[in-house]
Amino acid sequence: MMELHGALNISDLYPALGFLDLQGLRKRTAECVSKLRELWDPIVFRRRESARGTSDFLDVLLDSGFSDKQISYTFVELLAAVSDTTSATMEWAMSELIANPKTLTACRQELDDKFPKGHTVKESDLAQLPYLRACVKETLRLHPPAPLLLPRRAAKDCHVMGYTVPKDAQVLVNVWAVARDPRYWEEPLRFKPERFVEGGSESDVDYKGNHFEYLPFGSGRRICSGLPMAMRKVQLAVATLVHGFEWSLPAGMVAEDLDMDEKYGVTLMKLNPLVLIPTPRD
Ligand code: HEM
Repeated sequence: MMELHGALNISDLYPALGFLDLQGLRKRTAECVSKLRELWDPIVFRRRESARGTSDFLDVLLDSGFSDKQISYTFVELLAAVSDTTSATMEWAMSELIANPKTLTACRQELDDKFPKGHTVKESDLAQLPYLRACVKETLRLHPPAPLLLPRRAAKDCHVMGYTVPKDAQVLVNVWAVARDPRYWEEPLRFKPERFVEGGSESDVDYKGNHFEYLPFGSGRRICSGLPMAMRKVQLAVATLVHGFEWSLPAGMVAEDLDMDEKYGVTLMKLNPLVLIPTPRD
């Protein structure tokens, strides 16, 4: 479904042809959505029928009066928003750590200094891991999973930096390019988590939409509503992978062979998936 969302769509260039669905994108997306709905519609239906206390997100939606259809489409949205963004960030983070062995060592050292081997890293441990958090931040700078955010539409004619943006024009914000702009970043193409730790050149820059040179989650009213959960999930996963395992590349490969090529699409995925061999550390 994400590939269909990101496909080059002729109707974006010639909106008048949109109703023809020339590439069959709308039809194929509808097929994906109906397959997804087959998965969770019965669960929603059963939950509505059963007695329940408010305990999870579905209960909250049901108790708040949402219809089955509204709930189902909310889940489609959420699945699209959650899955590729978080998995792409984890894959890019591990790729950067493997490509930068000294950074991986420093990240692991921080974990080893705080926790014994065999310790299962918990969410509450993350506060003690500033370097690991900086590694995830730096990953999101170089590889923002939504490089053009979500499209905006100009509500009225406006003038920005000498350009006229006509009313109703679709506007894309290239946060990928901004986060690599040498006017705002020292050594912009280097994976350098140190920039984000205390005393680093960009230690005061955060991802909450206030620093326009760094907007991996967007900004303003439509900023990613899953931001706190996304950061916790990704940090926890990377911490667990780094603390629990030694990682090696498949036979014959060295860190320098690892490519950082990107694949065109709505989510910024690696062109060639990362393949690593884990060895448990204890
Ligand atoms: C590293 C992981 C993630 C990244 C980088 C990310 C990034 C983004 C970005 C850039 C947007 C568009 C914001 C804009 O255009 O200003 C967005 C929207 C959204 N995200 Fe995330 N996201 C991530 C994970 C998640 C998760 C885990 C959830 C849900 C739990 C989520 C839920 C949403 C929703 C619902 C929207 C639409 C918000 C709206 O239009 O009002 N995201 N996300």
